[in-house]
Amino acid sequence: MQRKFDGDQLVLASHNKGKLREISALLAPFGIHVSSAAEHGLEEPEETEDTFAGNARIKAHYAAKETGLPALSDDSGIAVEALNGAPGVYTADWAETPNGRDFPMAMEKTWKLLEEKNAPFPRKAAFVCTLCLAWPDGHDELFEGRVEGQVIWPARGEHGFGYDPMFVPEGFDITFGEMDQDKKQEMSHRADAFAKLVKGCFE
Ligand SMILES: O=P(O)(O)OP(=O)(O)OP(=O)(O)OC[C@H]1O[C@@H](n2cnc3c(O)ncnc32)[C@H](O)[C@@H]1O
Ligand SMILES: [Mg+2]
Repeated sequence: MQRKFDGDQLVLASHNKGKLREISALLAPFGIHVSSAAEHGLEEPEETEDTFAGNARIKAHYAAKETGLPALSDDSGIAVEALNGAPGVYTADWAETPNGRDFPMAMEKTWKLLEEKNAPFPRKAAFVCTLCLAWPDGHDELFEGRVEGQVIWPARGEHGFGYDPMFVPEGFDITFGEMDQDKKQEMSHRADAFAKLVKGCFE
């Protein structure tokens, strides 16, 4: 059977350096020439949907249409159980300030809300990721990944990006910010979604 992805070029439809690093490493074994949205001079489309899949679609289809190449996007975030899944699709928005994104501030805000609610411990959370592979002809494939864990405070660790320093995956006592990044790549929400993408499109 012919595999669904039969090209040799892919645009990564993301402007997030942490994601670009992780997804490029995951793609490395497949011998695909990878370029980024920034290299193509693409703008960041507005993420107007209220689901990960909806926003992943917006980003991938925009990049595929603009470049004429298949494009892979990632829409992700952290869902905290006691906050009814917030910040969820609004994970990046919670970090927005007039001077750019401030993740220490966003993590502290998340923790303060849990304190105000007197939420029980462990304060369960999951990182979730939807990958969208879209082609210039307008068709696409979606893959969802997830990793369960809890949020902790104070945040710990200098590795990774975003909310990594406050997330402890299930079965561990260190945060994604403290974890060796090869280890995060084995077990993250992004790695989980990517494994499904490989099965669905690269095999
Ligand atoms: O939309 P693009 O350009 O891809 O980049 P973005 O940073 O805006 O990405 P999202 O809109 O998907 O928002 C995802 C948010 O969730 C956070 N996030 C996602 N995956 C993460 C991970 O593996 N570790 C830490 N934080 C993560 C990330 O920091 C963002 O604030
Ligand atoms: Mg975004």
